[in-house]
Amino acid sequence: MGSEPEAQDEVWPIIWCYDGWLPLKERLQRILPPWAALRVLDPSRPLSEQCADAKVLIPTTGPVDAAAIYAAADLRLIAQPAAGYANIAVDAARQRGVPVTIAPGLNCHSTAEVALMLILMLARRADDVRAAFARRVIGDPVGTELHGKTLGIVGMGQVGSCLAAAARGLGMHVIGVGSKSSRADLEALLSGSDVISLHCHSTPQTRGMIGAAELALMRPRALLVNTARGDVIDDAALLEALQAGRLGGVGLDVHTVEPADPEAPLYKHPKVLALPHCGNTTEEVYARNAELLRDNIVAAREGTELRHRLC
Ligand SMILES: NC(=O)C1=CN([C@@H]2O[C@H](COP(=O)(O)OP(=O)(O)OC[C@H]3O[C@@H](n4cnc5c(N)ncnc54)[C@H](O)[C@@H]3O)[C@@H](O)[C@H]2O)C=CC1
Ligand SMILES: O=CC(=O)O
Repeated sequence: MGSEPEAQDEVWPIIWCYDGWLPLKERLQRILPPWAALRVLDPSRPLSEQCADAKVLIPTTGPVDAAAIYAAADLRLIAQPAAGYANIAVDAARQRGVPVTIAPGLNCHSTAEVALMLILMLARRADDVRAAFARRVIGDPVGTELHGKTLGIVGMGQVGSCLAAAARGLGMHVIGVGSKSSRADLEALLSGSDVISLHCHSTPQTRGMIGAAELALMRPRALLVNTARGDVIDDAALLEALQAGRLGGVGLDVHTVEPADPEAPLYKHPKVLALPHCGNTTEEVYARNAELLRDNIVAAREGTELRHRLC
């Protein structure tokens, strides 16, 4: 007859709630204690049907809804390895007394670098010049210099501030709005910027914030970049603006639905440069995030203090 396992040997099921960000999952796997059993959800079935035994949920960009939070009867932690957390039913977690941790600031440099990369690629027409190289054409197409141009940043938080510093280094004039700015401030930014970069969270106030009226305010050749969250832009209005010949270029790292459908008309538009939500995808960010996840999982088990606790 075997004896009951010691409490310290109890296995903790930990669910990776999305079938992306897998290199981060591998890094975490390598540094987790032996009692932590990490598994990736089956994306063909709802999370709530596969998390009944979970002690920890790791959302990344997968939806962690109230049904999943209530289905996991002994849930101890929701550990979000990201700054954004609009995909998590935080109110349900709060009601159930399940702590939620996030990862603010860990990826601000990497994400600002991707925003800058998109701005540079759009301004210098990266796709077109690469095609010109293949055709052995020199001196055409013609790009736009950023020096002296105005960059408007919507959301001057950690990512927005990093981008502002880099853009100032390139000689750009930077203006910004935040959560306390007025509608008039936003309108002045939209109409007064050559490049607009979005860096606010997805909230009820910011969802659909860039719609037809806001796009109409932008300069005809303005560049628009989004590395925040897809739903901050109204996709239908954006496609309509592009089809009407407005805007100089659009760079999207984040999408209303992820992974996005590359065949959708928005992504087929020649002025759209789309990336697969890679703002945070660097060795450095994944190393920092894996350590934060590990530390918080261990703290949840030991009942010690959690880092970057949201609720
Ligand atoms: N593409 C990627 O891989 C990444 C995306 N992100 C996204 O970037 C967002 C920002 O991240 P952080 O800078 O770390 O967050 P943060 O909290 O430091 O900054 C957010 C800023 O948005 C501002 N804000 C809030 N409501 C606003 C409104 N209505 N209008 C204008 N500004 C408003 C706030 O005042 C704050 O300064 C995250 O929510 C996440 O969605 C963050 C990291 C990686
Ligand atoms: O999308 C990434 C994040 O940190 O938010």
